[in-house]
Amino acid sequence: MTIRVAIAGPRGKMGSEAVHTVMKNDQMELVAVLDHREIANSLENYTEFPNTYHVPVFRNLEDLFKTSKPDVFVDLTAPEAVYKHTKEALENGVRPVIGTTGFTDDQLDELTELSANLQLGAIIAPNFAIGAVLMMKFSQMAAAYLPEVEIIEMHHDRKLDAPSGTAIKTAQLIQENRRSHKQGHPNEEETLPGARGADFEGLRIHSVRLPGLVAHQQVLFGGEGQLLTLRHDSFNRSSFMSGVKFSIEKVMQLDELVYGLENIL
Ligand SMILES: NC(=O)C1=CN([C@@H]2O[C@H](COP(=O)(O)OP(=O)(O)OC[C@H]3O[C@@H](n4cnc5c(N)ncnc54)[C@H](OP(=O)(O)O)[C@@H]3O)[C@@H](O)[C@H]2O)C=CC1
Ligand SMILES: O=C(O)C1=N[C@H](C(=O)O)C[C@H](O)C1
Repeated sequence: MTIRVAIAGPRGKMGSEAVHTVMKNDQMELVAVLDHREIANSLENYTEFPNTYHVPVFRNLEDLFKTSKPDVFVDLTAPEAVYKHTKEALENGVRPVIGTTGFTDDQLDELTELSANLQLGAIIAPNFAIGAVLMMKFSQMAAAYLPEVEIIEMHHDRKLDAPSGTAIKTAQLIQENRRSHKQGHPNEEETLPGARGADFEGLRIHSVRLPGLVAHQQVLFGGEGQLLTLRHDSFNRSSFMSGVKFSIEKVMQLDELVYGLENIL
């Protein structure tokens, strides 16, 4: 069976890779894209996609769903848009595969409930790279033995959300094996606000934003006379594409929302 796929954010760094990934796949058909700017009515007229086939471009998601009838909706846009897009996809009977980060806990809870009520599969993956998923799982394991942890995530300077979705998911997984407690000296003081990073149940998350970076994370576990460092680097966006392909296939078999690829790999 061919999976009919729609992609939101086709001009973006991730969206453009995803367009090529779907177009190259014999088991998938790119039936539409969503853009919020008026560029062209067909993807083949975008400068990013010369010599491709006709794919209609929509600026309204309801119209896209009604006209193109995709099975799966892939979102690679921006934190401010993604919750509404995901909800609309589910309400229109289309299975979301979401790479965009920046959901609040309440939004995740609401979408999980909606997906369960509709018995319609959905995947929200803070990171599609298998190496990053392994780093998160290994961090969860290590936290049972080394509960003093800090996360340093490093990204390109065009990133809108901080901390990254991956850092938040890593902290959530670590918390399944770590008692909440304040780390560092009990009397420590920040002489410059923010010096100790974001506080997640006493675990600190530091966000670095610099040109030249893509997506990198270190998880540091301190122990008596020792330090364990788990590190993952994405050097380009193709590192995420096998996870995108896997998710598009997998979501067709799901009847609930899955948050994080570690639950289905
Ligand atoms: N899960 C994962 O493995 C990964 C997730 N990401 C996440 O994916 C998202 C996109 O990242 P990236 O590709 O680097 O970002 P880019 O800024 O390169 O791309 C985002 C694209 O979405 C477009 N866009 C913004 N808002 C809308 C909207 N409402 N409707 C349609 N299109 C819209 C933007 O257009 P314009 O620029 O004209 O505003 C842009 O073309 C981010 O949230 C990022 O964190 C990134 C890498 C891996
Ligand atoms: O914005 C990015 O680039 C990335 N976003 C995701 C995140 O917030 O974790 C995944 C990856 O780190 C790249």
